[in-house]
Amino acid sequence: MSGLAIARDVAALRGQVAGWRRAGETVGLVPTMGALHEGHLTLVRRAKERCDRAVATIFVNPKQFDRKEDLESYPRSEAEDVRLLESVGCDLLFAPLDVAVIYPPGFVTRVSVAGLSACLDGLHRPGHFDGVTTVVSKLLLQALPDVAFFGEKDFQQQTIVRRMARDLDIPVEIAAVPTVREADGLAMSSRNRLLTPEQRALAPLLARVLNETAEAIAVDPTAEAAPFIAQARLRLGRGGFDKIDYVELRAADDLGELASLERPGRLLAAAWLGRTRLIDNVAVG
Ligand SMILES: Nc1ncnc2c1ncn2[C@@H]1O[C@H](COP(=O)(O)OP(=O)(O)OP(=O)(O)O)[C@@H](O)[C@H]1O
Ligand SMILES: CC(C)(CO)[C@@H](O)C(=O)[O-]
Ligand code: BAL
Repeated sequence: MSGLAIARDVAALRGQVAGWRRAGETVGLVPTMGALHEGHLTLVRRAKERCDRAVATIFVNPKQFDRKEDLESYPRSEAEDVRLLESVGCDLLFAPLDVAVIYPPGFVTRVSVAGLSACLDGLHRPGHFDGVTTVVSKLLLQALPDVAFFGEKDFQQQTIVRRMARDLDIPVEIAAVPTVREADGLAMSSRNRLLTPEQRALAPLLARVLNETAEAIAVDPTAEAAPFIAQARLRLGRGGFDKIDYVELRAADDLGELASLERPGRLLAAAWLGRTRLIDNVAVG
């Protein structure tokens, strides 16, 4: 028998989580946009390890899509998602059936984290992170879990969400989970299923180039990184990537933030195979 309950509105989500917390149980939240894979399931498993209850959310958030085509082609597979969540012991799924559950008529508020949202992915997907922080602040306040889990595959996202929770005094710990990869190194992502077989065969080059570039930079952290990055862009282009949005080295300071270019920490990239945009990042040093 399945232990997975499904909440379709905010009152049902709040009621269930508040009941658990009143009974002294801790709650972990895993926000997603569905089309679940092993990366998401790892987040749910972490939530179950750290907390008494795991709650997943599935909401394809229109506010974070800068391109209509990307929103329309975003994979959706709720029945299969429910089966996968049951298989890892998730306790509750919050999956609104209508966008108006999250954004009722008249909704005008925007949550925006300055600076961090304007670089890297934010530069190439205008408004994207404002959409993410607006919906994540709502989800955190709706569920009020003890811990919320985010994947390092979206490194900039988890950094921004942590800053937001801190700045707004949202009493939720933001936990990062390392990137889960396919056997050939490709970071798992819902968008991978949009790749043609030819593109799928090329895709692992992104992780390979990032890893090799990070190793080369780490050999001498005082050396100029620009030539290594130029070489990485060249390899991706020659390897079949159609467009490279960025390959950038950023510092990961002790807050895990993308603070400056001065100190190596994280190498991040976004590149296109046809109409599909892939992102990835690796630690340096
Ligand atoms: N390979 C992965 N390893 C660890 N966490 C992941 C991985 N893929 C996604 N996540 C995390 O799962 C959560 C939900 O992500 P999301 O639903 O956007 O899936 P996704 O696979 O990142 O899809 P896409 O990038 O195509 O939108 C985010 O916190 C994200 O960082
Ligand atoms: C955190 C999130 C669920 C907000 O819509 C989304 O950006 C995602 O899936 O990474
Ligand atoms: N995984 C981050 C959500 C997005 O690409 O819109």
